[in-house]
Amino acid sequence: MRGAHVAIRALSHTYRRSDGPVLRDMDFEIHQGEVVALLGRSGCGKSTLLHMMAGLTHPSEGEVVINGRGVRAPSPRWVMMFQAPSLYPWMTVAQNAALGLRFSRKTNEIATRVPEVLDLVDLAAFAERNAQDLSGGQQQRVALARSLATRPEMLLLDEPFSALDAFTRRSLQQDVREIARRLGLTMVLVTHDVSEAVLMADRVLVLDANPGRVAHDVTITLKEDARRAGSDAFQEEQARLMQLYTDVAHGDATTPLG
Ligand SMILES: Nc1ncnc2c1ncn2[C@@H]1O[C@H](COP(=O)(O)OP(=O)(O)OP(=O)(O)O)[C@@H](O)[C@H]1O
Repeated sequence: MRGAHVAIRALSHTYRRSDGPVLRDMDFEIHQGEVVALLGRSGCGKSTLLHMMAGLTHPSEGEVVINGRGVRAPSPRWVMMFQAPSLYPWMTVAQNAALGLRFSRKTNEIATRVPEVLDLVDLAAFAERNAQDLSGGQQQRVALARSLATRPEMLLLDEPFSALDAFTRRSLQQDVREIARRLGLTMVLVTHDVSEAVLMADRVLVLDANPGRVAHDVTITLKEDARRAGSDAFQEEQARLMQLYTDVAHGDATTPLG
């Protein structure tokens, strides 16, 4: 198992130019190999929290601890994926997938790792194509391959599927969950899509806003085949989560847990 363990300790954050705290008194853990969705309405602080896990933003109070050490800076061991795949359009798929290895000065590993990750994301046949000739979904697969090539312990996803059509989005959601599980990666996903959270996550943290706090910590107990089929169990889990999410969004949440 190579997934990261994450502990959020007494974390609060106030931006210099904001009136009050964006996040307050957050305390929770993410276990090795767990897939956790941060679900909340726009502006509740999901991206801020994710950026802190990535070491891109520092909390004004408290800390993010990964594998027992406080996070001070970005690392190839925990990588972020965004809505835009940000590829170099004139480079081939294989060259784009190799960029993370180049930046971390592991060029001697490109020849073995790039074919390995392109295979994982189902793009082996596209290795020599230019990135600009691919569809949006395929470009996100290249970005995923680039992230996986450095063998991270954790993937941090900031709504990476929201620009894709429904069919492409669904197949990427399923594939990314499967890949993360196969590799034993910890994964944290920011979303405001309840069905995405149910489909992908083992656990969903429903966030309250103003300030952002964990209002509900929900375990998704669906078996893998039920996640795929849009089964009755999936619909029930989705309805249960939607109710909690709606209550929180309308300010009817019970005592916050965070
Ligand atoms: N650099 C900044 N300076 C000041 N305020 C900021 C900054 N970045 C974000 N904010 C504010 O912090 C709050 C939380 O923003 P954040 O992007 O984390 O929310 P979010 O839940 O990810 O939203 P969305 O779903 O719309 O992406 C918002 O009110 C936003 O305006």
